[in-house]
Amino acid sequence: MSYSPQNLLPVDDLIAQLLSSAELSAPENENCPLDAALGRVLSESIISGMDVPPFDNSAMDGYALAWSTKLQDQILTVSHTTYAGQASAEIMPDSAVRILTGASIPRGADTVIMQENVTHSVTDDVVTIQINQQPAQGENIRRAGQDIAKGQLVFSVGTRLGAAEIGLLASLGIATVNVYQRLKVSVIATGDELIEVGQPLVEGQIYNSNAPMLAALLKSLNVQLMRVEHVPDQPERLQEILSLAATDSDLILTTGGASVGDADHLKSVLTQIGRIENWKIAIKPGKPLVWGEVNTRLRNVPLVGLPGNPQSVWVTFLIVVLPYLKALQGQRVRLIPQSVKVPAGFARLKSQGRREYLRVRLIDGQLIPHGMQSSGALMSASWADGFAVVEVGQTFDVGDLIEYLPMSGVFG
Ligand SMILES: Nc1nc2c(c(=O)[nH]1)N[C@H]1C(S)=C(S)[C@@H](COP(=O)(O)OP(=O)(O)OC[C@H]3O[C@@H](n4cnc5c(N)ncnc54)[C@H](O)[C@@H]3O)O[C@H]1N2
Ligand code: MOO
Repeated sequence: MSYSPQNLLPVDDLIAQLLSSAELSAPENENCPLDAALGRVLSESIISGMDVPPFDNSAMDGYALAWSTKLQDQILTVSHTTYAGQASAEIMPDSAVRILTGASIPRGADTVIMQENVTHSVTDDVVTIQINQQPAQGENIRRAGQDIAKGQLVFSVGTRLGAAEIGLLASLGIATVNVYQRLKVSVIATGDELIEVGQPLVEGQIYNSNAPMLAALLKSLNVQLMRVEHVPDQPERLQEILSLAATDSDLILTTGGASVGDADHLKSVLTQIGRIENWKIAIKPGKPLVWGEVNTRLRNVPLVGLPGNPQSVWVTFLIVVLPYLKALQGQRVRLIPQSVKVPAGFARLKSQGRREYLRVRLIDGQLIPHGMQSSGALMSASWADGFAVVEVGQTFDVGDLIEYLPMSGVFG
């Protein structure tokens, strides 16, 4: 285990430890109808039982014909029309078949010429076309299996189902899939100063924004929220709610009370009813990030204690908790988002001892940071389109390439 300055655990080490601990947990399976499968994680691999498309078909509205080298200027009789949804007929010698997009290619035809490239005439009820342009053999035909071939591995175990995956499963005719059961998560916000929305504030109080934000993040991940609660800074109350949460949750997230203040009780409570794995991470914002577990007679339930500052919650959830949570849900692919190098629109001349996740926007090819980067200020979370990741000890000037983590990749 490597430690950065001030004995802080590097972010990547923490994520690696969390991911390997998640590998030990085995979520249960269930069968799920396709229309309820969005956001779920496959517990089976999907091997295609058919070709997609299932038959050769036309990519254009036009005419199907048997290709030859000298089609230009030829006149062909149009024998009949084949529509999408119909079985294919056979093509007659020296003739063409009127064909619509998606219709099955007639037997004997190997090319579709689009209707814009022919001159169409009708004389005495006989339809003919004159070919204005020599087609390439095979053009405008979508081959059976060109998207998915029968027997192909389409998705491996641990794939999260987004809209594209649902579409692909539907194109295979799959009505139900085996997925992992939804992860049960409890969210506990701590702090005497917290008031729930809708209530009046008195001096010294603030609204509890962390819990609704975490609940929203978790809902977007298809998690089963067991409770979203707020407890005052009283160790007995914290102990009570954590012990209760451990009876029915697969993961407990807390916010606040993670640091070293007199009212920060999370660590002392955890040492009594569970254990602490680590709580000093080289991440800015979010240094006092507690990873531990709550033990009951029957089970040990992992807990991640996020710092109280709302921006620290945003960053630590997205960077640390999200890959871990996805892994606990059974996801095995694309857990860590990819960053790209982009020119900085600002300078960092003094290095620091924690990896920093600045909230930035990519504007005219340069990364511009939000003007308020305090861990207590949340506006930059909504404003930013990504993070600039500044490594421990890194300095740079305007125009230097630095790491950019687009928000789309983080949520991906
Ligand atoms: N002497 C030291 N003080 C602090 C250190 C340190 O190393 N030594 N670390 C600082 C850092 S960095 C952070 S981050 C904070 C985190 O502390 P806690 O996790 O104990 O968080 P709290 O003190 O409970 O709250 C911090 C801040 O956030 C507000 N808050 C809390 N919960 C919510 C909520 N649900 N919704 C909105 N806002 C919330 C709270 O009122 C505080 O302003 O510690 C530093 N101190
Ligand atoms: O690490 Mo804390 O989140 O900067 O204020």
